[in-house]
Amino acid sequence: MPPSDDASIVFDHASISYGRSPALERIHGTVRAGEIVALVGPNGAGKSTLIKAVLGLVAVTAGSIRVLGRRPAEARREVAYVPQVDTLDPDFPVSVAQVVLMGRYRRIGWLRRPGRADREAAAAALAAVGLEHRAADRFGRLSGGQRQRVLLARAIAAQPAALVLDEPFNGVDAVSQEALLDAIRALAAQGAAVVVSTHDLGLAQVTCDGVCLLNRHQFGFGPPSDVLTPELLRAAYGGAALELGNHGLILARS
Ligand SMILES: Nc1ncnc2c1ncn2[C@@H]1O[C@H](COP(=O)(O)OP(=O)(O)OP(=O)(O)O)[C@@H](O)[C@H]1O
Repeated sequence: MPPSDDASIVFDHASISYGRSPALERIHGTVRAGEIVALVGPNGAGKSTLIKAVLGLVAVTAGSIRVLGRRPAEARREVAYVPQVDTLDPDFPVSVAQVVLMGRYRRIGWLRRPGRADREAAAAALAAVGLEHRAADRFGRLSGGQRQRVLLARAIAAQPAALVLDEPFNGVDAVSQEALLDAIRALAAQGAAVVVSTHDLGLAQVTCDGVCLLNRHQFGFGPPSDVLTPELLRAAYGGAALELGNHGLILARS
């Protein structure tokens, strides 16, 4: 039975290919409004590919993905995207406040000047990631973790119905990781559906409502306790790549 379409992001046996080579097969599950779902799997598993498909940047070749009840490309304006921080040029000569304000342009259009409401939304978003005191600084002067927080603030400023993040915790210090998590949780609490790819299984287990475990195809999609089991992890990662950590957390070395 296909999952219900009134949920925010619905994968219905979705498959994606690059040319003739299949990258992902039969992804099936739902990310409801207010939920945070982690995409986990080893390198090359297809996490970025699935994120691109949610954003409408790669085509679904079989099955479907529905975002906010529409096809991904049609929902694109209401979905905020946080890229990996190292995809941006840190020398780009803009202030932190200007980067966050860019999040408003989808709403106001690139030709109109941002108004007071836009500046207030941007300031609130920057405060949500704990960097309001850095508004006037040049973006490139911040640490990698702080830049990642600014990119999340840019996404939050757009007041999106759904948020998609690609490996936001990579190389991020503990303070920035906590700030990112707090802000992501706050956005979900306001009703956004959140999809986040991560290599950190412990984080997925502790902070996410659901996990999609993949490696070319789906090994599990559901509550972390159902999906992050030694059996399913061994199947997805291969037995040698896993060890059980302290406090029952499961750590991946990929
Ligand atoms: N544009 C492309 N054209 C052809 N193949 C691609 C393209 N992008 C990705 N692939 C292939 O699709 C598969 C999944 O890649 P993807 O980047 O989605 O994995 P990932 O889980 O995000 O990996 P990582 O954790 O290393 O970032 C890989 O085999 C990759 O080589």
